[in-house]
Amino acid sequence: MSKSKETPLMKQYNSIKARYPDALLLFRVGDFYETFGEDAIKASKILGIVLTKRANGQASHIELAGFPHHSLDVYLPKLVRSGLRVAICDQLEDPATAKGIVKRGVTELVTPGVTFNDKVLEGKNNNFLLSVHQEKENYGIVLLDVSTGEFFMTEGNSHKLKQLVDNFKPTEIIYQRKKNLPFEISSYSFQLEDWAYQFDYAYEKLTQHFKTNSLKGFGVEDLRLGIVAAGAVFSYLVDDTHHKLLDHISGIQRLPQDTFVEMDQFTIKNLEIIVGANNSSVSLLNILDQSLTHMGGRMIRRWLLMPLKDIKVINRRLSLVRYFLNNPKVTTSLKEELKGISDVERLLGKLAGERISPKEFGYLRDSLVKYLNIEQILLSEKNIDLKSLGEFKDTRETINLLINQLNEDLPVALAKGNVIKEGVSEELDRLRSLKENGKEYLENLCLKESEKSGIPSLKIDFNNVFGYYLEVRNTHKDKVPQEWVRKQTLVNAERYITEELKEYESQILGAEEKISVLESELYKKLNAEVKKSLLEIQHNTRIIATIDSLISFAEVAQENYYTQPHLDESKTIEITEGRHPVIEKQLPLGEVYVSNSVYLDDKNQQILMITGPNMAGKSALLRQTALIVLMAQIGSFVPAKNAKIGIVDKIFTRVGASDNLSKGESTFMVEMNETASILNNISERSLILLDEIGRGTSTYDGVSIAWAIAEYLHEHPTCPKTLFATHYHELNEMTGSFKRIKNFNVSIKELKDSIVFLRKLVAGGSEHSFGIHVAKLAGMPVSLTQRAEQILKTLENKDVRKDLKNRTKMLTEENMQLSFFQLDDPVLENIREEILKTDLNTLTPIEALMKLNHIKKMIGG
Ligand SMILES: Nc1ncnc2c1ncn2[C@@H]1O[C@H](COP(=O)(O)OP(=O)(O)OP(=O)(O)O)[C@@H](O)[C@H]1O
Repeated sequence: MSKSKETPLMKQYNSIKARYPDALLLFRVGDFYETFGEDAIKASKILGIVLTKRANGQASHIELAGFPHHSLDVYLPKLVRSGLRVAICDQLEDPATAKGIVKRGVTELVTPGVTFNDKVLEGKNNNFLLSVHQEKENYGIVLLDVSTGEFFMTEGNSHKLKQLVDNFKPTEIIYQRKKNLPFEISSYSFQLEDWAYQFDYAYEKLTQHFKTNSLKGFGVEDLRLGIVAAGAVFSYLVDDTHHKLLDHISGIQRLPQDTFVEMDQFTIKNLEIIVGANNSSVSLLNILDQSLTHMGGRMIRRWLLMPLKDIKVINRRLSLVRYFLNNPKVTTSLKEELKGISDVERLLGKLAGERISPKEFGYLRDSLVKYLNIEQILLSEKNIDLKSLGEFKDTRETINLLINQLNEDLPVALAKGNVIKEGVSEELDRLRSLKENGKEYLENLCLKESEKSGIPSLKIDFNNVFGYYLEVRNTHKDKVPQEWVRKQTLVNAERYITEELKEYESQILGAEEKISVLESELYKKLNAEVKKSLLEIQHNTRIIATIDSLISFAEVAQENYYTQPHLDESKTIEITEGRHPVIEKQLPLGEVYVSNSVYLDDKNQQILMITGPNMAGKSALLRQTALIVLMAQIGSFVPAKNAKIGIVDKIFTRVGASDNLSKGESTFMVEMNETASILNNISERSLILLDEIGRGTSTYDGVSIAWAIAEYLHEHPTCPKTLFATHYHELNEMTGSFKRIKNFNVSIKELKDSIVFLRKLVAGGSEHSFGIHVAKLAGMPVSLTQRAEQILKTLENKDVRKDLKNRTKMLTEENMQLSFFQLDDPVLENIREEILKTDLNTLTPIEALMKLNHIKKMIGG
């Protein structure tokens, strides 16, 4: 298609689209946003809107799909959520006055990581954009939530980068073109040109933005790579996505390498901190978050991902939780206020970008009034603990401005009018009264004309075509005075205008237009005024979010009988009667969670070797220990009678490969890889949970590896505290030679034909696994479990390790003698083959059960 055949509109479209090849372009035409070509095909699929074709010049056609401009809020989130960048191209001049084709340009580029849209954002979750800058093995990393203005910077190796990506789950990652990330990511990503990654450029961009001479005040001056990554973010926001008004990004917080407890993705998943098993919502976050504001919700989530190591800071939080628990009256009145607070952080983002709607401005005003009330409540309490919250900054002037200038009830759109209060501007008041009185005048004029002309049913009305008019029903047509000008004839009536009518009309309409112009000017001015207090409001908002989070902890503690943990610098963890905070809430009615005590230190009891039958509660015990430590280190009370926690700096958990098989991700290799990464990173304050490590391979391999790992941890100079759950009773032998390994088991009571789970952790090893018993519970056929018992007896008969060959031989002979099978010859032959080809040296108990099940199927069972 030659360019000359393009219509002028399509020519304009193509030139704009050429600048945004990676984005879906929403092209404003009149009252519609249109998409063309490939974009239209995509949009129609995602949005379920009709795809049509329109002429594109003389010879060709192009696909077209569009929606009314006022539905942008409905459709935009759907496009962004489906992982698209969306460029919004608006009309930059009034079509009514434009000469030739209307000027158009992209006013905003919305991407998964750069959006202010409430429908794309999740209230209690940050929406992070992550920017990376790599030099050799080092990475500068920044995380920015552009909707709230939170901005974090750090540096580290690829391990650190992976950890941040895993923990904060950014919705978008940006990095330099021609470079690769060191691992696969599932987030949306975008690559920027090389020039955006220069230190001097970045430094200047940042100091310009923060209006400072240096970055020293933020404590990030030495993070050269981090600064480059941050510069790239600003370049992306300002130049690529057209977000120039970013005053709400008011500072950078350094994410120090070693301030927070290190937890990898597997640990966060395995401990079900944010998301429950099988993606259910019952997670630790779910239990702990009873916050009343979105800011509080986001804070608790962040705290959970970044537990503290500084006892002073933890104790400050704990004292406040205790205060809120002990002062229910104060807490109740604070909660009353918190309930009415909107998402101020995000409202400030909109205020900075001058995109806050009148209704939202009203929410900001009402929230700030609540801030004042909260400040008053706290001031009237002379408690020393409350001091640690910090002092509120004075924003009274701004609040008064909002109260005095904005009407009580506010519309969603400024164009609807009635936003600015009476008394703010004399001119506005004058125009409003003209508009109101003018209307009254017209009503009177209608009455006067009716009397004068003797037309009783004379009506005055308005339409967009010819403005105000008088309407006369046909029966009175003959009474119409000569000077009236007829404008329209309807079936039953005629419409007229008069000179006087037109004169007042122009005054009224003029007033309306002037009102709207003046009101937007005043609104803009108000926006600019309030923006001056942005930093103060942000400061106060952090206090509010902290109060909300800690009250939430107090409420949860009260509801679930949690106690205040004691933290110290020792290397001992002593939990008395601890419980699992999530499982205890999910037990069937009538069942009570059995509490357990755990003691670990680096001198005498470093590794607990925990055995016990399947389903006894080993995993629950391991996880509850880590969760109690984690809760304590975020400043929450804990589900235990008493907890003394020597600060932990890393929590590692690994679960034997077969536990993950259903997710299709786990091989023995993965299990070993992950365990290796633990062993290479341990510290003297690490807490390690190993749940059936080694079971992804044959019994002998498994026992040997598990044994070697336990031995390695025991001999390691850091003596990391470890809970080791295993089915291999052989490991109970270790305690003889390794003095800091202690045997425990989760007890059961054996009845004649069954067992009862007591769920109590007791000292000593356990005898056997009861796997067959669990198979019975699971409803395996009786003949199968009977046979499994027989096999087990044979295998256990003597020391298997010494003459295994004989045992298996015995087993196969035994099997062939089974008279009760009464098989046809070919079936018998197949079974014989099946058994003979089985290598019992590598068969795990579960595989043995599966094999039996298979054999049972062969005989039609
Ligand atoms: N202390 C407890 N009090 C009450 N119920 C418990 C307790 N511990 C565990 N349970 C219940 O028992 C179930 C099984 O526990 P868990 O998964 O910890 O067993 P396990 O010993 O690790 O089993 P397996 O070896 O098969 O993985 C849990 O889902 C929970 O419902």
